[in-house]
Amino acid sequence: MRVVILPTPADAARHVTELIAGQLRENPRSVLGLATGGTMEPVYEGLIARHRAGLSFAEVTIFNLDEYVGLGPEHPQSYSHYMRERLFAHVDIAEASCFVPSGRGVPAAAARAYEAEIARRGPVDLQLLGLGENGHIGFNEPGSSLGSRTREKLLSHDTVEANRRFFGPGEAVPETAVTMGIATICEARSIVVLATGARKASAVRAMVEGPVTAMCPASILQMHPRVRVVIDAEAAADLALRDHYLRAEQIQSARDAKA
Ligand SMILES: N[C@@H]1[C@@H](O)[C@H](O)[C@@H](COP(=O)(O)O)O[C@@H]1O
Repeated sequence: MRVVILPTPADAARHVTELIAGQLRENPRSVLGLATGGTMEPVYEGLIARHRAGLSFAEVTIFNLDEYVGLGPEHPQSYSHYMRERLFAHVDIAEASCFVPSGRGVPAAAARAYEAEIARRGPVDLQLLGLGENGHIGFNEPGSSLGSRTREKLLSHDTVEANRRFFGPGEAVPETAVTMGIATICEARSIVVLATGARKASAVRAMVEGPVTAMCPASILQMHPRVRVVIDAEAAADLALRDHYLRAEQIQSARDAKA
């Protein structure tokens, strides 16, 4: 794992934007895996700005991690809607190359279809991940099988409660989601995790330095050969080896600059 600690959330988001832009410059036909959540919003703003400056998405394929069961793409809280509003509608990507699991219909069928689509067009070159406060990736909540494929998952009580504020009074909050599985995610050639703010500090520590355990699904990333964890100072606060990562990064970025 390469752990990159930057001063502010804006610095961390900019770093991730650059990594994605670099991936697209290197291979304009890249397959990207993308994520939702508040943490990702500045990344997508950055990518739109890069697009306006000439970065093309015309040949890119995108697979998103997850979708709430029961919400169609027109629902303002669906992840399909999120991606359209925050990225797809603002860049030159072909609609037929943007994949988000379907929240409509039979979840098991949606999950199977999604796995088949990834198998057909993948593997994912660069997978972007956020981190849940409980260590989830996608909607693989604690207790998820580390060998799981795309499937319907029950959201944890805390996740459902945290989401309630986004829904109208009396409106049902989704209790399940179709999410890429942990094994599916780990088939990406490279993975970038972005986590910022003090709320994420303990999940960051469990992901980077804790045991590999289903209690912190993100900890499986310790087994992947190409993972970069990009965090701000607050999210890094609980790391035991924080100073070591800072030193390693200084050396590595000096080497990168020379290369
Ligand atoms: N399914 C998504 C995750 O993919 C995301 O990482 C997480 C963190 O969201 P935020 O960035 O808003 O903290 O939110 C949801 O649970």
